[in-house]
Amino acid sequence: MTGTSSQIDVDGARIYAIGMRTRFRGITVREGMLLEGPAGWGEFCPFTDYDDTTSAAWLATAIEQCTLGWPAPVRDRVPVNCTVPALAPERAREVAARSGCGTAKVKVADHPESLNEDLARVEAVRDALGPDGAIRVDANGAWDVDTAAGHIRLLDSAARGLEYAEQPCRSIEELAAVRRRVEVRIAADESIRRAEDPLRVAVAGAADIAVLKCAPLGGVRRSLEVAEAAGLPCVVSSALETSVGLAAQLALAGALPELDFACGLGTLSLLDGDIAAGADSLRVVDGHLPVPRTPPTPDPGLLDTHALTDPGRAAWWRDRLDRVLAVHGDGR
Ligand SMILES: O=C(O)CCC(=O)C1=CC=C[C@@H](O)[C@@H]1C(=O)O
Ligand SMILES: [Mg+2]
Repeated sequence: MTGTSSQIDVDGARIYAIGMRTRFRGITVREGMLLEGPAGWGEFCPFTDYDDTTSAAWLATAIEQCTLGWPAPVRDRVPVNCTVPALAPERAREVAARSGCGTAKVKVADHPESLNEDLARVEAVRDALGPDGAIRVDANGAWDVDTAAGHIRLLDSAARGLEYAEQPCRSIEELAAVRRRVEVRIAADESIRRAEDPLRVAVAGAADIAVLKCAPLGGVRRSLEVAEAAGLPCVVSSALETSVGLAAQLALAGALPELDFACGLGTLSLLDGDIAAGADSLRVVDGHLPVPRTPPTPDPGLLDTHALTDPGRAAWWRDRLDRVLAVHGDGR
C-alpha cells in the first residue's frame, strides 16, 4: 500500500537549509524539502550526491508519511544512541557526557591515518559513559578486510568492549570475511540501504545486526518487510532529517516487533535548528525519543527562519523533485 504523489501539494513544497554543528558525512549544510498531503507533512531530503533513481525511495517515504501515515506502533518511546562525529577526544567526551544517552555511536576511519585518533576518541567516550555504557563504531565501509580485523580488535580493547562495528568494509563478501575473523558483532548499514537486495546480507552471513533507514528503503511499511525478511536484530538510524523526517524513522522503530538495541535517531543535535517546535521537535530526553502517532507539523516561523533563500539552489531542488516524481511514477 502506498499513497499517490497526485495527493501532494507540489507547488506548496517548502525548501530548507540548516547548518550542521559539526561537519558530518562531508556535509556542512543540510538541505531538503517538506511536502504537504492529506495526512500531514513529509520530508524529501536525499543527499545532494544521490541520483534520481536512488532518491525515488526517499520520495516514497515522504509520500507514505504525508498521504497515509504509518502502521500502529508497539511501543511509545525508543532508546537512542548519541552520535559522536570524528571529533578530538575532549569534544567527543563532552558530546557523549552531555547527551544523557547510555549508548554512543562513534564515527571512525574518517581518513586513512585516523587509527590513533579513533582509539583516543573511543577511550574518551568510554570515560564519559562509564563501564555500563555501550559503544559502537561506524567506519562507513572505509577498511579492507585485514585493516578492519586489526582495527576492530584495537578499538574493542580501547573501548573496553564494543557493542558492534558498523559497516567496516564496503562489500557483503568483505563483511562476511571480517565477521569470521573478529569476536565483535558486525552491523550492516550501506550494504542494506544501497543494495538491490537488502536481504542478501543475512543470506551471506555478513552481519549480526541490520541497520535500517526508512528513507532510503522507501518507507516504514517497506522497512518493516525488510526487517521481517532479514530475520536479524534491527537498529533504526536517521538520515540526518529534521523532526518531520525523523518522525518516520521513529514510527519504524516504534513498529518493529523486537527492538534490542538503541537507535541512531538522536541526530537533531547535529543540526543547528529544526523545523518543528515544542513537543513536535524530537530532542532526546533521558536517552529516549517518543514515537509520534502522526507526522509533526512544521512551525511557520521556523519554515521562514530556515528557508533556503539561494534562488539557484531552490530551483535545483524543485527540478529534482519534478524529476524524482517522474521516476517514482504512480500515475500522477
Ligand atoms: O546512527 C547514528 O547514530 C546517526 C546517523 C548516522 O550515523 C548517519 C546518518 C546519515 C548518513 C550516514 O553517513 C550515517 C551512517 O552511516 O549511519
Ligand atoms: Mg552507518
